[in-house]
Amino acid sequence: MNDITIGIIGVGNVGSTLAFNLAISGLCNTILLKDIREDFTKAMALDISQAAKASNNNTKVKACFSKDEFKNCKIIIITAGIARKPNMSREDLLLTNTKIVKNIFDEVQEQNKDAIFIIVSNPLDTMVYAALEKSKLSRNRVFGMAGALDTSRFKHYIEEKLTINYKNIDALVIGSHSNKMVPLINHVKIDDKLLIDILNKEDINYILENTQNGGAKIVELLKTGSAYFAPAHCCFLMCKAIITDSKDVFSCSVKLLGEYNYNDLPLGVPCILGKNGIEEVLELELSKEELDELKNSMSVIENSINLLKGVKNETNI
Ligand SMILES: NC(=O)c1ccc[n+]([C@@H]2O[C@H](COP(=O)([O-])OP(=O)(O)OC[C@H]3O[C@@H](n4cnc5c(N)ncnc54)[C@H](O)[C@@H]3O)[C@@H](O)[C@H]2O)c1
Ligand SMILES: O=C(O)C[C@H](O)C(=O)O
Repeated sequence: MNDITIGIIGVGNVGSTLAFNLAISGLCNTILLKDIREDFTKAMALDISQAAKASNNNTKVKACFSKDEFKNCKIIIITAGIARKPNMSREDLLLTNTKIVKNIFDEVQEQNKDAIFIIVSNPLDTMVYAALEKSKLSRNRVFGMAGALDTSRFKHYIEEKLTINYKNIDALVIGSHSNKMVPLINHVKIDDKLLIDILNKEDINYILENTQNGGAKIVELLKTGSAYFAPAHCCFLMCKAIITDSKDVFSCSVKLLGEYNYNDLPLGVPCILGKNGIEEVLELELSKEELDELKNSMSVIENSINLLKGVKNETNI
């Protein structure tokens, strides 16, 4: 097993499910858990550690409550903060989660000088912006998980409408992690066939609407919080790509530096993940219509960042 430590901050639904995924995979030998709920976190550490032991896996899971314990992580996943409930938008979490995410960097950055940070807390793209601003780290080491999840939902709703036998769905969602995300419908391939040549307009609209509202649908049904199995598994797959230096492509929220004609703003776009975190940001060839959709999607992030800047001037968040 690799001598690798992964840290998870926020051991709620997503964080604990991610820890479980990691512990039973044997991908790393230590998992450090950090949360403000001490007994709960200790319970998670014991339970998940014992799950690893059930399959004779040596992964150690530790609950950490001091700066000195939470150290030397290769990857830190931040899932701390509040989750939305029915009739809330992700933007409603902005101020509370910005404070939490920024404070976390004060608490852990010094003891984790080489860590790659994967942000999960919502509103995702703005939390990536806040984390980059606070940490001053380069974009390859601070980025967000959302596009991988949105893509998995896109594939789920595509599959619902397929009546043919197939081996592979090739699909991607880019843009902001909001109901204005951009599922690249015209690029979707079912094996070697274009999806738009297989389905009718009504089915295509069903897929797009349900993908864009995939998170809200689960929030409405759950009533107590938001989705966590698919989000946690997507985080696990991104950690795996980094640890194994796989160079696999994931849609990640990353600060753009000229790509897609944006500068210094985060947006969900395809990225190659490897041992250095984001190894490369990929530029897709998009139609004028798709670029317009991307602009509309980016407007959600711009509005959110502007709101944050306004509040920052007043309150120093
Ligand atoms: N990016 C995505 O695709 C995606 C997917 C799912 C959830 N999320 C977001 O992830 C976040 C977590 O979701 P969840 O379902 O796990 O919520 P949750 O309420 O189950 O867990 C959040 C945890 O954060 C902890 N926490 C709060 N403040 C903290 C602090 N200062 N330091 C450490 N821990 C702290 C809480 O005690 C709690 O255990 C939410 O903001 C949610 O919206 C994002
Ligand atoms: O929908 C949410 O609030 C959580 C997450 O962003 C999701 O898409 O599941």
